[in-house]
Amino acid sequence: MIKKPFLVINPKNYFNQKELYEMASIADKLAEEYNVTLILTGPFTELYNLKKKTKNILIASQHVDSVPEGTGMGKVSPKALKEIGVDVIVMNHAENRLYFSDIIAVVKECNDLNIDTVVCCDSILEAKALALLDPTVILCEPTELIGTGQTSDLSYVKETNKLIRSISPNILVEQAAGVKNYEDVYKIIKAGSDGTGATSAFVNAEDREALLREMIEAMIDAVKED
Ligand SMILES: O=C[C@H](O)COP(=O)(O)O
Repeated sequence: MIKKPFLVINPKNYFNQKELYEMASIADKLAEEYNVTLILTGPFTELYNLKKKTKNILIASQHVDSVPEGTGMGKVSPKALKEIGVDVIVMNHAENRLYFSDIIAVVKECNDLNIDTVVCCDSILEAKALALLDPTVILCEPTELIGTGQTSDLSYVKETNKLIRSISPNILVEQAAGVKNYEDVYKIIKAGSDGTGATSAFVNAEDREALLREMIEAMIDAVKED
């Protein structure tokens, strides 16, 4: 179960298998050391083994399909992910969008299966619509900022946090895109967000463990000072 504050390490397909397992082992060690919620996303092919090789982090699928029982050649259902022990399902990322009708079906199925969901959104209007579905987390991530090293304005962060909570106070709000260091994580959590995460920063880091430590410490400091 996702507890706030949380940090998502989202390597997409940038890591090879060796790098992914090295990252998993670093995250597993630091989650225990700092007693924080770390979520590592992985491609479908690695999720089973990531679950087997870690014990202190949450393992998330980077996508899921809406699959009517039994059909759906080549697709991957929430039920299949639940069966292999996946903790969290991320969906509707800017690089792998779902139809809104599929998001409705999948979030409901995940809620019934008791599996956490992170649903990505690109706009204030989309955040509003998604909040009605009661996912575990809404990830506010303006598409044009992904991979730029530039984060959302704090006004956008605060507005989306407030809007989502006004519709459903139990939804956790993650803010990401362009997050790269201590300062970015600190200001996002300090602005009242429940979590954040990054891709490019981890892909490009010379020392991934040092970067993860820095981000965890920022998250802890931001919460501590509240
Ligand atoms: O969810 C992760 C993102 O798409 C963020 O990407 P980025 O950290 O490279 O901007």
